[in-house]
Amino acid sequence: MKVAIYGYYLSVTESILNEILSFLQAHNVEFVFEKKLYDNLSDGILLAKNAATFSSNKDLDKSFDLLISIGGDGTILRAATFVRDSGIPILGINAGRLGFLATVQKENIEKYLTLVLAKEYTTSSRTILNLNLSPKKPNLKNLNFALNEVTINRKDTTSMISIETYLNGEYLNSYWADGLIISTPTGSTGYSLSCGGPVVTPDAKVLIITPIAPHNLNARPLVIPENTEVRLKVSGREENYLVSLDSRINTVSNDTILTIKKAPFKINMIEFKDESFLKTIRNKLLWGEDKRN
Ligand SMILES: NC(=O)c1ccc[n+]([C@@H]2O[C@H](COP(=O)([O-])OP(=O)(O)OC[C@H]3O[C@@H](n4cnc5c(N)ncnc54)[C@H](O)[C@@H]3O)[C@@H](O)[C@H]2O)c1
Ligand SMILES: Nc1ncnc2c1ncn2[C@@H]1O[C@H](COP(=O)(O)OP(=O)(O)OP(=O)(O)O)[C@@H](O)[C@H]1O
Repeated sequence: MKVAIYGYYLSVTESILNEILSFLQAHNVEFVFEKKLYDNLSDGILLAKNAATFSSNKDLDKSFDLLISIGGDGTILRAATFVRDSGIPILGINAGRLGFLATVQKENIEKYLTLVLAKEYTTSSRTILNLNLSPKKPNLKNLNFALNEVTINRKDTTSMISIETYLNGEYLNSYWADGLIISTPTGSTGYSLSCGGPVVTPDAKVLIITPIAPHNLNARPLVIPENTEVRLKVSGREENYLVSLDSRINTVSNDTILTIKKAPFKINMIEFKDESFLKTIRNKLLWGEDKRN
């Protein structure tokens, strides 16, 4: 078995890295580090010495069985940019706070890595969004996809923006708002949820359009089929606005047309029988905290 290892915040990653590496080495699993992480590791991580490294998605070929992401949800979103359309499943080990997407808690590393070696897991294929800009923006070319959501936000102003929205070419609405979120089912429990969007199970074949603080009082989150093409045109007092893909932000000018569509690939997340999505909602969104349950 061959495993790619990724972490973004060094101290968070190192707090559990020795335990993970000891397990992998004891079971003869080959591990390869993301290069920036590897270069910054402290001397205390002895097992990492002389390990191989990868620098981009191009280095992760079919010989890899999985990528271990060490951190919280933000780290998984970054990990997705290494995996891209390779199909290599991501195992999230939560050394952060909420870790909604990171199924393995740091207290249970050995238990779940044992299940991984025994192949006692399933993969949950997550819908991904693609963003196209017209006119094109060269620095977006390689990272024009999102696992959680594409978000439009006002920039350098307190004024609202107007977001003219078309679904499969048909006019829907012009949202007068701080912004607009086009979310995948995975992203439904992220930013969209905070703006009143519905929670959607990861396997649902839908996208969600959620306005951010709309001043149209009757504008509500809208659930649409996942194969809908969403086209947006933004106007406002400033010449530019922000577009984010998960945690990656870009400045875009008002004359740009944005087209958001389901990507032709999915990202696979490793899941275990006893750490299901429904259990995660109860535990991490605290649905299970109702005293009457
Ligand atoms: N007001 C908000 O709720 C808000 C604002 C901006 C971004 N976000 C979310 O943060 C993500 C970027 O992450 P970051 O680490 O750079 O930002 P961050 O540091 O602000 O953390 C965002 C929080 O959202 C949680 N989160 C992220 N994705 C989630 C998901 N799919 N389900 C449940 N919880 C999730 C994380 O655990 C974290 O606690 C965005 O994709 C967006 O979904 C939320
Ligand atoms: N700038 C930072 N420097 C050092 N550590 C950080 C920084 N930002 C976050 N961390 C730590 O790293 C952990 C994981 O961060 P990450 O971005 O992966 O997750 P997150 O999106 O904050 O979500 P979660 O709520 O799941 O932790 C955080 O919980 C925090 O302890």
